[in-house]
Amino acid sequence: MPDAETTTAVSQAIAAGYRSIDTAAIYGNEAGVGRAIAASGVSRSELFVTTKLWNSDQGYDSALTGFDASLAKLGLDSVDLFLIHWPAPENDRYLDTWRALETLYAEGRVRAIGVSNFLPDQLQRILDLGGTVPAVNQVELHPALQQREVQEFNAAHGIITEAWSPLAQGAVLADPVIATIAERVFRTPAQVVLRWHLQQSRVVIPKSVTASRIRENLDLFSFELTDADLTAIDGLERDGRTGPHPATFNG
Ligand SMILES: NC(=O)C1=CN([C@@H]2O[C@H](COP(=O)(O)OP(=O)(O)OC[C@H]3O[C@@H](n4cnc5c(N)ncnc54)[C@H](OP(=O)(O)O)[C@@H]3O)[C@@H](O)[C@H]2O)C=CC1
Ligand SMILES: O=C(O)C(=O)[C@@H](O)[C@H](O)C(=O)CO
Repeated sequence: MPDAETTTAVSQAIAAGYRSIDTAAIYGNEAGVGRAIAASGVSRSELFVTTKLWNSDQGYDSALTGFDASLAKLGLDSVDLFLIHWPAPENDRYLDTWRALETLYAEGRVRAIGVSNFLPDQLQRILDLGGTVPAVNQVELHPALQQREVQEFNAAHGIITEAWSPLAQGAVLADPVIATIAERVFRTPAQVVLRWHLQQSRVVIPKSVTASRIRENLDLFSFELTDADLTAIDGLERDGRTGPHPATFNG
């Protein structure tokens, strides 16, 4: 989402009742998020702001510098969740980077630290450091790519699974299985997919710049899917990755 568009969309989202905002240094829109927060009139303590460290800033010292730059753009003095955006295995700097995030956590400049796009073996290397367990692993996850092995590993270690592209960028919304459930429960396909995530205990971060969709994507708490609905959507797995693969993406 471009910076200029971000201020409007985040302002609409906060007004609609959203309290969680996901951004990243690489998106170039932290300043737009900051402007929306400053203008919102909502107290900072009610908001949950996540940002992410880009791959080129990995390493102990550069992660600390990257964090300072993000904070300055956001106009905040702390964030609620700070993530390593990708493992970037070729650079192999995520263990030093994790130590920097632990420093920020110890200093109280971040309320929680986590990772994004980490595979189980990459996460295991962080766990083997014996320090802070990542609070969150944010990964691509939607009906066409369910990442069951990653979800199981996260759960086994008390790590929350957060789904990026939770709607597969819209690609799953015309699926007949989802459309049929949506018709039956009098909701939209996007609401059905988001509800599927929530009923399976995942955090979701749907993106929209469209005011009506921003509201729609939050209106998830007055209906429920049945176990049969959840199973039917589970059946849509087709290894349908849309983004890069964490084993090979180095940014
Ligand atoms: N950690 C990581 O590596 C990554 C993290 N992310 C994070 O995840 C967020 C969401 O992922 P994203 O890739 O944007 O994908 P989403 O699955 O959230 O899909 C966004 C797309 O779906 C459309 N859309 C949203 N709501 C609806 C609706 N109710 N009905 C129909 N269409 C809808 C949007 O259109 P429109 O905006 O025009 O309304 C947009 O085209 C990002 O904003 C980012 O914060 C994303 C990619 C990678
Ligand atoms: O959108 C994200 O969060 C991503 O990680 C990537 O799509 C990222 O923006 C990118 O690959 C830029 O080169």
